[in-house]
Amino acid sequence: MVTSISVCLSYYCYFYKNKYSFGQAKLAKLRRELLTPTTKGGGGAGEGFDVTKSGDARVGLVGFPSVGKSTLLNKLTGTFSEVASYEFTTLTCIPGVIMYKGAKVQALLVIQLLDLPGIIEGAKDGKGRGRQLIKHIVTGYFREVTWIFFKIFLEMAKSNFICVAPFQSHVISTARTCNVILIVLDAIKPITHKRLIEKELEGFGIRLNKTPPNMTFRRKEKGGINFTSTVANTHLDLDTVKAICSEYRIHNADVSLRFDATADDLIDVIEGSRIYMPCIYVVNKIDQITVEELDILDKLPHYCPISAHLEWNLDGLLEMVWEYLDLCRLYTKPKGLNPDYEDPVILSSKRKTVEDFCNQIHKDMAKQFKYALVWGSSVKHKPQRVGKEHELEDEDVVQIIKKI
Ligand SMILES: Nc1nc2c(ncn2[C@@H]2O[C@H](COP(=O)(O)OP(=O)(O)OP(=O)(O)O)[C@@H](O)[C@H]2O)c(=O)[nH]1
Ligand SMILES: [K+]
Ligand SMILES: [Mg+2]
Repeated sequence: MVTSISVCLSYYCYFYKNKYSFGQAKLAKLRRELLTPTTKGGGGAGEGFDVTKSGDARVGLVGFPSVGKSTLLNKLTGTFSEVASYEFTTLTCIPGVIMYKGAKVQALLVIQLLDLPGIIEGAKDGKGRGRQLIKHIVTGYFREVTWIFFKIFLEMAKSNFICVAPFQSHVISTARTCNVILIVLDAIKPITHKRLIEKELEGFGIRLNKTPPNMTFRRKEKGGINFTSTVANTHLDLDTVKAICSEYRIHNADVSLRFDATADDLIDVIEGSRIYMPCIYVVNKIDQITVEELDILDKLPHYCPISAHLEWNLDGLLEMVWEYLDLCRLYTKPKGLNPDYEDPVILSSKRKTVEDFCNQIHKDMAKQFKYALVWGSSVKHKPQRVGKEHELEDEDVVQIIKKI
């Protein structure tokens, strides 16, 4: 009791001492603990949230109930996920496969966000799937229940009652395995939904359409906190940096910035395990809005207006997904034969070297590697002899010459 009061007091004092949001740092910490898988784990594969990763890349659909996620998934992949006008039709993670330009892209309905007051309201009146959903949350809840969950629940309750179904770490783990996130929005619903979803994903360490902060953070044995910057800083000064570090019990470190970083950027770097993910805002049901409204949407960066039901602009969406996935198709060419254009080797990593190509084909390929011959945009000559470090480009043709 006494300890809890003193903890409260010290937090209280802390809140007043520091410029950056206390709640944010605390929530970040709690959520990091949530991301660390528990040994027991909740819900087996039977529940439909642990979907095995397959194909060359993974796209995750995220959105509020009834924005048309299942309709979109069905149209893009030809799978069947029930579509209905009531909210929370889909309660599990449904996978499908998009075949596009020779690549197999797994599309997943990963997260559905819950608007708790809405559900409770609905359940009370026996509407939609409110009752089942609450049962779903409650069973999941007791399976993995720890103090952390309670604390997160309370933090979330304060922030608009938005949380992720069904409150389990593997749902978020799944979201973190995606190569691209599609945030599905309803054109006639408030734009605040977009911000709520972004906040939710950000809270779980997922950074959308961002590059990792250009700064270095190095812990050391002694010497205190050393803060340097190559640019003018409007957000951070030595005192703020020290305060944030002490929150993580770090008293000796070199922090050097190469851009105007915020407190959040520093927290991201200290915490690590952030995932930087491309994201497309898919605005569905554009059949319900005016041409003028559509014109505005069309100009916003990372937006893709569609009508899943009427199949409007699904090609445009696929093209955009392809671009954001940034995949590389490489055609193998066996000696003396034509390149195999039917079945490309697909690389999805940031770096796409000849070595990555070898590893993708066979685990021992890199060991037997002597040199490679490459035709395509990454080289000047046709073919050009290259080593393992050579960076390949989309649609290159590669022939591996092995050591004898
Ligand atoms: N007008 C219009 N309605 C659509 C469109 N796409 C989907 N809908 C309708 O929106 C409702 C919800 O669609 P679902 O695909 O079930 O939505 P969901 O996001 O999967 O919903 P939950 O699984 O309940 O979270 C259904 O009645 C669909 O027919 C569209 O492009 N235009
Ligand atoms: K629905
Ligand atoms: Mg659905």
